[in-house]
Amino acid sequence: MTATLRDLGEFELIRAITARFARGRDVLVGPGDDAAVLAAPDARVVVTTDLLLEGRHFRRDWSSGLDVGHKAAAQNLADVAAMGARPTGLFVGFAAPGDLTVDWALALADGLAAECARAGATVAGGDISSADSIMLGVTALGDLEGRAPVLRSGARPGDVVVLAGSLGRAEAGLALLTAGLGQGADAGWAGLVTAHRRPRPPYPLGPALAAAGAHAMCDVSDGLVQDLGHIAAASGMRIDLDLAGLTALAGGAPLRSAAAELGADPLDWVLTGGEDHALVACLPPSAAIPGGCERIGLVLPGTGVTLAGQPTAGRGGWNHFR
Ligand SMILES: Nc1ncnc2c1ncn2[C@@H]1O[C@H](COP(=O)(O)OP(=O)(O)OP(=O)(O)O)[C@@H](O)[C@H]1O
Ligand SMILES: Cc1ncc(C[n+]2csc(CCOP(=O)(O)O)c2C)c(N)n1
Ligand SMILES: [Mg+2]
Ligand SMILES: [Mg+2]
Ligand SMILES: [Mg+2]
Repeated sequence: MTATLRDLGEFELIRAITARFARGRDVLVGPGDDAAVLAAPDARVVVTTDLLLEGRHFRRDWSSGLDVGHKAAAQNLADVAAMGARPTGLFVGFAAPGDLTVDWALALADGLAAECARAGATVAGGDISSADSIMLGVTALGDLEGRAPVLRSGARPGDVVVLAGSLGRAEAGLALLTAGLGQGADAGWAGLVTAHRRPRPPYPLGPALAAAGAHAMCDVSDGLVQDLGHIAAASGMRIDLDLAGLTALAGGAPLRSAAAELGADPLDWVLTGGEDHALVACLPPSAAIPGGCERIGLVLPGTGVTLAGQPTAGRGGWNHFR
């Protein structure tokens, strides 16, 4: 076959790769969700893994070792929370060039430790190698504490889509850095740059949304429309986003002024920006919406993600090969 990864795209590649793996008898939830659930010993443990690469996910001239540690932990701990689990432990594979300063490597460890502490977890192991650029492979575990895992496939018609955490801010910060306007930015824009460097997922709201009866949930790593598209596809549903609510999210002063400066649309950042690691969940209409969450849409029969009933085609999200 002469097709390339770019031809296939990230998500078709995942589908093709995982189709080759047998579903082990101990695997209750396998590839396809934010984290896996294994039956042994007691179906309480969720496991997830993500890579963080220099040049692809962060740049050393834009982020400190401390920032990268926070981000590497947050990216994984958010997937644990998105299953409705409480994060417990992190395992960190770390490869770096030999001329990296010890200070940078130890700041990275401090960032990992600090972000784990935010989530109530710790680093429990890892591995080290050398490489031409910095690479992190982080695995996180979590405890479902007796709750059922909240999958991407459980959304039902009439469910209310709720958001916990921020959207579009990390993307705006990245755009500011890319335009050379990120370093030494004033208070509002500095917050956006910090969102790119150190996303702050609302970890406790993962278990809270599970306890509230969430039918489906994921974190937003690649963009709201794309990630809700995974829930819509896995559930066989359509998700309709509320234009007024999302426009209000895009209307915050820092997002608006950064977008005006860069000639960007802040609503685009909210709909397609990745890496804030907010949680989005589909709750039955009778459920009490936990504090800190806001309603942003509705689950309906059909397919795909719409905005006020209109198609979102063209508003994609991050895809590693596109
Ligand atoms: N190389 C792979 N082998 C096996 N399973 C994979 C592979 N890559 C991804 N998966 C699985 O595919 C599913 C989707 O992965 P994806 O990385 O898109 O989700 P995510 O980690 O929630 O998002 P992100 O990586 O953008 O933060 C997960 O269940 C993951 O375990
Ligand atoms: C230097 C630099 N350039 C671009 C980006 C943007 N970016 C990279 S990966 C990703 C999606 C989530 O990754 P994954 O799917 O691997 O979890 C996004 C939005 C960045 N963070 N740093
Ligand atoms: Mg995820
Ligand atoms: Mg992943
Ligand atoms: Mg991704």
